[in-house]
Amino acid sequence: MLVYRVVFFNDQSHYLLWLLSFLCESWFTFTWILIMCIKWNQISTKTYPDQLLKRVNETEFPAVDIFVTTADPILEPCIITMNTVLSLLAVDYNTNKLALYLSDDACSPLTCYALVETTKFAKLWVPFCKKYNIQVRAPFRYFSSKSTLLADNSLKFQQDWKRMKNEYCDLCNTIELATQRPFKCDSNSDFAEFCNVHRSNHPAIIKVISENTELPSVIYISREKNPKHHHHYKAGAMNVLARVSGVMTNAPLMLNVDCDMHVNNPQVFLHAMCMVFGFKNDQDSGFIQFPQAFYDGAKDDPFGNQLVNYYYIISGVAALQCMFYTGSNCFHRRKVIYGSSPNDKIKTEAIRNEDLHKVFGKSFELRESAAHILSRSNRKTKDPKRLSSLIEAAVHVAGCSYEYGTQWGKEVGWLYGSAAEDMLTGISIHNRGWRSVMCAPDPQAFLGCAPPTYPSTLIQQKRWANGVLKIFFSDKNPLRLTIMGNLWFRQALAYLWVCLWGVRSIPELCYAFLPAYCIITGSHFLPNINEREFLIPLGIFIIYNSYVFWECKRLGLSLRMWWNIQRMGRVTTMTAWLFGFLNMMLQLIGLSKTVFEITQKEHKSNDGDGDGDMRNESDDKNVARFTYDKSPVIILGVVVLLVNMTALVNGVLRLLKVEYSEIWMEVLRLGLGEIFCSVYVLLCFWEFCKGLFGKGKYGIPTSTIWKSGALALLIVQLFRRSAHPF
Ligand SMILES: O=c1ccn([C@@H]2O[C@H](COP(=O)(O)OP(=O)(O)O[C@H]3O[C@H](CO)[C@@H](O)[C@H](O)[C@H]3O)[C@@H](O)[C@H]2O)c(=O)[nH]1
Ligand SMILES: [Mn+2]
Repeated sequence: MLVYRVVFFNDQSHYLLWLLSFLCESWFTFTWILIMCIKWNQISTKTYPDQLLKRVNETEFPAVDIFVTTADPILEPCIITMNTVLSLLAVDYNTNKLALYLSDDACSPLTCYALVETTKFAKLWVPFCKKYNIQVRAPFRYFSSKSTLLADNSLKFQQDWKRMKNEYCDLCNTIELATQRPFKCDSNSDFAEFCNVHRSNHPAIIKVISENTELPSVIYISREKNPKHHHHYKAGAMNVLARVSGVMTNAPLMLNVDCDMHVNNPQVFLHAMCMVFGFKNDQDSGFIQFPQAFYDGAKDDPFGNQLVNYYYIISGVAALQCMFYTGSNCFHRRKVIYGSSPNDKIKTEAIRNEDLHKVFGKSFELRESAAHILSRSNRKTKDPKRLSSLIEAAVHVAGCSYEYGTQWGKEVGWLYGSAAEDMLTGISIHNRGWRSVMCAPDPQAFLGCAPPTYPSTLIQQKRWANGVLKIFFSDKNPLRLTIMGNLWFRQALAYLWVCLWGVRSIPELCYAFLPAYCIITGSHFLPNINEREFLIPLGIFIIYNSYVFWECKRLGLSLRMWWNIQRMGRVTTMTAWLFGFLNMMLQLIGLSKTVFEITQKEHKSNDGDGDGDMRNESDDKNVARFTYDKSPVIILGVVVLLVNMTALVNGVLRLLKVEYSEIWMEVLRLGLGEIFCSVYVLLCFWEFCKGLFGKGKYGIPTSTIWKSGALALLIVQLFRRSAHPF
């Protein structure tokens, strides 16, 4: 296609049109090359926990600190977070080696209270799961499928099951009730710390909810917040978790999950250990990432947010040994997060105190524990202290000014500056020479909540496009890192592909306008059907689509899903990614700041009669329907749609004017390729088309329609003018 553009450049009357097509297609080619580089070799690693247990004594397994983050009790319903906590407490692993830290950025007494109640329930739930070897240990998932009761028909099991179910319902009710009541402030209660605090202005609150029991320790953390100090969203929360756990339990491994990502495979820790013990060198498994997968997503992925189609990309990235860190479901080595490099000499002597001071900050306890992690020399650990005696030290490191003059967020911990803190942190780890692995056991290790509505998908995609582009413009630019640092060239290309998501919106947008422009002005940007060159775009279209379809087929996806993924690929790029891109431009000139808008999570309450899997068809349809809010993100999408509609109407009117025998000639004059492209765009944006006429939340808000209409009119006029300038 590019050669065709160059060869026929001189024959064109519309140089600019030709040039624009050429530029767009060059960008698509570039993206395609990047994708090919990623997908060229693919790898999937299989782990065998049984084999591991034969070879390695369980006493050698390292301790793991588990981090769960939550930030908004409304967007992230408490019960979802609590289910995540329960599923984590119940994993198959020595409980003495586990500690669970819940970070609550909303500083909500409700979350803290729910955690206390959940821990009580866990004392029943965890033994139940282990006794009957329950597979899904998040109660809301477990009780929502009917088959579970039949799993074991012994009387004892049936009794236990009923009891457990009742207890769980009680827990749900308790939490639900507490949600409805405003928090009563009582200076004598267990939650006195929460009296009169504001979520963005309060001291650190750290509570040890449970320790030294048959359960893993459970710790609640709400870091100090102060409007004068930037809190760096999730990255900031993760760093506090890293420090507080460093002071308290200091496990060499840490697992981090989002509040909605419950454990779906209770053996996940053992699978992770296969990766820890399966390599001779720690360097090869700097971190261990489990894929992000979702439960209960709408059928056939109508919003294109279930990420199933990234499978081949992920397998390719895994083969490049730089499996991306995707923010959740990841086991990190503490020493890696602490900024070390694989070939740092193992320091036998004590690391110099001043050095640690500059890196990790003032806390004596933290420096001591960090030295322990980084040196691995002083084997003998002091007797573990009671966690509750360490609260003072923990509160110190959870303070909002603690990080000043340290390396936190710069070289140590989760890095600041991008809304995609995961990618940023990941690339810096790879740049230090660590490699990472993907582990995808069957059944899936973790399952989360895909954005349940279209607007929440937009928010998420906008953040991603913006966050990764930020990396491109930072000192962690992949090309820079491959020249100056340790990133391999192909790893850099893989990161480059992600970083440039947002940029793609511009050529895609141009390309979506091109057919409309051509139809309206009677020009052409594609060869006509009676020219031999027509085979080039036709061939590309057919080969590309069949290839993607074949990929989907291999993953067992339906035809419908293939189409949805294709369609939403275009729509997301031209709407959410465009805004991510534009926002980045504003950030570059200093008019906007990095923000992390939280994705909404939905709890489908089906705790009633366990018939959650019996959703009827009309419900399914409504779940898949597009809803709209006033956000301006979709304006340009609507404009693309309207302009192409105008063009098509224009074309049809012209066809109606000519004689029947001349119709084919007229079609050729309009250009079959252009008509086809325009129809294709229309099909991609078909949901928007429905939205124009939809009612209530299913309709695009009138103000958005007006704005888009005006813009579309302007564009059509511009098109006309440019064709007949005088
Ligand atoms: O100020 C904040 C904002 C978010 N979070 C937590 O961060 C997690 C992820 O947020 P979510 O809104 O679910 O974002 P997603 O788009 O679903 O998340 C993906 O993308 C993010 C980067 O953009 C990563 O951080 C996530 O791990 C990854 O799952 C949640 O547990 C939040 O509670 C905080 O703790 N503090
Ligand atoms: Mn999420």
